[in-house]
Amino acid sequence: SGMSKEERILDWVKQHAVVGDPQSVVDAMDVYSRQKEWSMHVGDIKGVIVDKVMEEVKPQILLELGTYCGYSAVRMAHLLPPGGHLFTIEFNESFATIAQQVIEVAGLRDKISILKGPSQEIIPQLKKKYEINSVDMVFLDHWKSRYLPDTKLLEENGIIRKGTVLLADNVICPGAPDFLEYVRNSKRYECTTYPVENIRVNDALEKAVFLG
Ligand SMILES: Nc1ncnc2c1ncn2CCOCCNC(=O)c1cc(-c2ccc(F)cc2)cc(O)c1O
Ligand SMILES: [Mg+2]
Repeated sequence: SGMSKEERILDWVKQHAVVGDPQSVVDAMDVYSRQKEWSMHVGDIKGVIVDKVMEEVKPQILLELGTYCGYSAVRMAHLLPPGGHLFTIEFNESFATIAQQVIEVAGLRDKISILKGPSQEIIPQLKKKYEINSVDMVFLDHWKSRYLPDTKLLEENGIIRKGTVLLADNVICPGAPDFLEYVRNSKRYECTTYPVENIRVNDALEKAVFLG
């Protein structure tokens, strides 16, 4: 038994972040990952690229696939324009419970909705059950083998529209080769790669703008 890594992360956030201050939550999680236990959140180096895309797109409706402990949800929701909302899909119940509490510490409960379940089940429900017409941006950060099938689901269900920006983490490590091949060779996407060389691993984020 004993605490899970994710519970230790939440405990650290409660002890080191300032309630209602999203940046202090992001900083606390980055410090924990660097100094105590590495964790698979997008982190501070790749996070700067996420921030840049958020500033460019200024999404009103943002969909995230893969919440984990809520690091990227807090980081992005903090940058949403007024009235903006983030829907984040998380398959793993214990991760979702941790993330909800991290989001509470950040004071962002009104800007973020965690949708619990597998993305392949939730995506087809987004229009009817969650009254989402279309989304302005999607951050893909869940199982890498789900990036391509879920992108196709988003297309087929009309969740993405002309100009919607897909931003995918980990396209090099752990890698999403089939997704990369699809968006880069499809005439329906305009792609940009953001490589990140840092101490631990080389990785990249891929931005794919849907052309409709
Ligand atoms: N169908 C679904 N619907 C919703 N939620 C879902 C879902 N399926 C899963 N989930 C839960 C989320 O799964 C976590 C996915 N993320 C990763 O696996 C990940 C791994 C590494 C990593 C690991 C080890 C290394 F050595 C080097 C890098 C780095 C990252 O940046 C990552 O993002
Ligand atoms: Mg990731």
